[in-house]
Amino acid sequence: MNAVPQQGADATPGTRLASLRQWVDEVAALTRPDRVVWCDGSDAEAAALQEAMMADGTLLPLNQDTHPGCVLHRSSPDDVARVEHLTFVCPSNREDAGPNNHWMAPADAHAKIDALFDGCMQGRTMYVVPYCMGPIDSPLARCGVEITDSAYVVANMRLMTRMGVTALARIEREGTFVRGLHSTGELDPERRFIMHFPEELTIKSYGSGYGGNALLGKKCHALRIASYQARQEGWLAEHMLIVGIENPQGEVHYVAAAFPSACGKTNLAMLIPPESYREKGWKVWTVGDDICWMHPGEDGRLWAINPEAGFFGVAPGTSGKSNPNALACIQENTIFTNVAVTDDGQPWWEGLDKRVPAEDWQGRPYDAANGPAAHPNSRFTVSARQCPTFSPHAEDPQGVPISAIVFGGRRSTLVPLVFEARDWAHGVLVGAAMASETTAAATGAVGVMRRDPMAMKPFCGYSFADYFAHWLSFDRPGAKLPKIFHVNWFRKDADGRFMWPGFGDNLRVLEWIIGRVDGRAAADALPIGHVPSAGALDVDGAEVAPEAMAELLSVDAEGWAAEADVVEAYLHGLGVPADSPLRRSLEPLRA
Ligand SMILES: Nc1nc2c(ncn2[C@@H]2O[C@H](COP(=O)(O)OP(=O)(O)OP(=O)(O)O)[C@@H](O)[C@H]2O)c(=O)[nH]1
Ligand SMILES: O=C([O-])CC(=O)C(=O)O
Ligand SMILES: [Mn+2]
Repeated sequence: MNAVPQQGADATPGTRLASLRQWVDEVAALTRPDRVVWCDGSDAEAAALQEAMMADGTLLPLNQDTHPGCVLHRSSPDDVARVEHLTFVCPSNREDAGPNNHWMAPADAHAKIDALFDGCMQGRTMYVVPYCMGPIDSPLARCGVEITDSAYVVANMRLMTRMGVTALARIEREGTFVRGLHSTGELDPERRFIMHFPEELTIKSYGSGYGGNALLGKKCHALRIASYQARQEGWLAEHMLIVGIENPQGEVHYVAAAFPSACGKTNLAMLIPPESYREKGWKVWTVGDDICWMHPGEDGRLWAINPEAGFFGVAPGTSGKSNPNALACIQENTIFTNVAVTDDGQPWWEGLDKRVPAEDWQGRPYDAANGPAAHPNSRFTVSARQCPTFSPHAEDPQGVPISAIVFGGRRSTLVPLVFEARDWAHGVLVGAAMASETTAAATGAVGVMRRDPMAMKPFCGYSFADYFAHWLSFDRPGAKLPKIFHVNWFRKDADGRFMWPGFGDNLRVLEWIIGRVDGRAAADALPIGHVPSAGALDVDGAEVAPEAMAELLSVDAEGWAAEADVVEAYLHGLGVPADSPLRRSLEPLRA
């Protein structure tokens, strides 16, 4: 390893912060690793770790001529996605977790999971990983320390966060940090839990090596714990991409958008404008593709940072046509997880190109009878700095000002391509009423409609009723809040085909959205909100027939009245009071 290498479990002077040292000692006493390694985040450390993982088969080589620095990891076949039924949020009071979370009393939860941690690192190395979520010099950033026995997790954390000595220095300065304890355990689905203790700023995760379960800086810290902190401190931690849209006049508007897992955040964050837009001078700048922390600034606007430093993106469907930027990012220094491999050792997945892979994601000779070659939730991990459209402002300590918030989901019927909320409270309702057909990002059936408020159903660290009230509280004197919109790229025709071309063409919708922000774009006021007037959306050159376009923007009043009843019942079930502005915002749909 690096300069201060492996130390005995009984001698861990890795920090001068007593509270951190003491916690590391306690964890070591519980888990009994052979060695404790304090990660410094250096290139030398990463190289040594990678070499060790190559030697023990945790990582497999890929074609270094076509993909320099890229590696492949094959997970255990039943450890390929987040496990929401095993994920718990454990504040002292059950009501604080809300009906949207699985809850366990904190003492019971600790007892249950500590029993699994007891001695679990014998024969293993325990890595101590200090990390910072957000630009290292940003007042909006927050730090954590993940203790893990997985070198694969360390390698991923290094790409996804600011990890190592600089983060440790900030933690020592601030004295506070989120504690995350992780062990892959036996990778036994029967012995697997992801537990959150928001009041203690603590996460414990056992039995999974998969991204959202094991890279604790991501969903566990940056969403579940951070959303809880954000409510206390007056900001928002959201499952949103952040993208800068530069118009031909050179003005950049930043848009934050929440779509559920595997519903297009990475794609929108890295959008490449259609040819005609590029010629006119439109540009798109990527700030973040999954998580957004927004704080009200002194000027009343919401300022956002991307707490992550990398992308943990869905591989299938990523191609030179759908997302050339993502494809460009992942040509080098990328960790691929559960993708297939071609006969010359290149990573491959469904939707990439017409080649036929040699081996599937489990390393078996490819046979179509075994299902997709790449796992549908196979992923790439890569530093954001490799993105050709990475925004020059992505690491600004104060963040970027948000002009519009966009909600969306996979809705094959009813929901039009785009509409604008009437006001902030209505916009919060639009987010609260979000629903989507499920994807492979979580275990369970795919294609089932489920309510997923603000794409936070699996990630909100407290009760949804309190969360919506927190959102509503931003509408106060002096606030210059973004306008709120809803989009649906996934409407299908009678033959089950997507009606909207999507991907790069989504810029046409963003242009209208920004036009609304600037007071330039035309809209018709309908009970669901403001819908683009005929001709207000520029579809010149898009592959969409005029009849399809009319259908995409049509509003089925009866269908929406029925939707209003479903949403009303859903909000009631979450404990949203009958006199809440949210429930009042539903009324126009019934008129
Ligand atoms: N039809 C259609 N499919 C899209 C569009 N944008 C993305 N997709 C597909 O949706 C899937 C997931 O897209 P991503 O951008 O990776 O989703 P994500 O929201 O970043 O997912 P997470 O990382 O799980 O949070 C891929 O198969 C994409 O090809 C679109 O505009 N239209
Ligand atoms: O959390 C994960 O593992 C991947 C992800 O971005 C999501 O599912 O939204
Ligand atoms: Mn996500």
